Amino acid sequence: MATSIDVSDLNIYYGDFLAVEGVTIPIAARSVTAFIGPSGCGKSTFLRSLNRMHEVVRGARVEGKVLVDGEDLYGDDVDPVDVRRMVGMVFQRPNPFPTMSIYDNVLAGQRLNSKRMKKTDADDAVERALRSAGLWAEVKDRLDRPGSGLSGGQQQRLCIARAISVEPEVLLMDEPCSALDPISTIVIEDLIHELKAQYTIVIVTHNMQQAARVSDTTAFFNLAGVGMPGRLVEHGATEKIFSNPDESATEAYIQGRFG
Ligand SMILES: Nc1ncnc2c1ncn2[C@@H]1O[C@H](COP(=O)(O)OP(=O)(O)OP(=O)(O)O)[C@@H](O)[C@H]1O
Repeated sequence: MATSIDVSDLNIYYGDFLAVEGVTIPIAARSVTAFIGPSGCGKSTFLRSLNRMHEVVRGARVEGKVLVDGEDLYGDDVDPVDVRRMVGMVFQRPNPFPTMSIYDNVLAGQRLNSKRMKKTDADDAVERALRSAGLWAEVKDRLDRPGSGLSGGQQQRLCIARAISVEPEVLLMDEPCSALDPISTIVIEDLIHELKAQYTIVIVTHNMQQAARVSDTTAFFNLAGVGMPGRLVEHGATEKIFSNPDESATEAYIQGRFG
């Protein structure tokens, strides 16, 4: 099933501090949406609110709605653990469990969800996730070796395999290539392109070329001033945002005039 996200009037607070204000945005199923904008404008905070990950910060809260296929992620009876299974996340620095084997890393999410599996099912799940993450051929002969023995780019693909092994519907990626070399970056970008056939993907990136290369839709966030909350300035088809944005601030940012 294709999963779309509808955010309306979202405010995100850290304690009393309003970090992100009034975001309304639809995120289309099976597409890649890029969040761009200067440092501190709330891209990561907003991304994390899409799977309630920001709640790990004490005092963090939201007002407004995040509907995933029509269901409010912040509804009273919604368990954040279920949300994070459905909406997976990949972080800036590859973070496989270092002493855990490649095999066990892929299954870590399933085990957290306390899902018991037969060995053959587990083997299949590991192979499927590693194939989807474009890593199978490189690691199939060393599945019992620690995840930390892989290159940075391979570790990031291992983290993608771990995220997709629980069969989420949405994948959030917070600057997934910023710690990688250019070749590994291209590999991950190609992978994002393939994964969007199956997943709804949202990526935060500081790299304008990357946003232009990988995304269908781009959302530009900005701060009205120091100490002010971040806001969504505009969003639309990536081609339009990069060639003919409606707002002058978007154009100035894309042309590298600030941020
Ligand atoms: N854990 C936190 N506690 C309090 N304030 C926070 C926390 N994390 C972020 N903030 C604040 O929220 C605002 C938005 O930060 P956020 O990291 O989401 O921005 P960003 O656009 O992702 O920045 P960058 O591009 O530098 O990663 C900033 O003012 C930041 O200082």
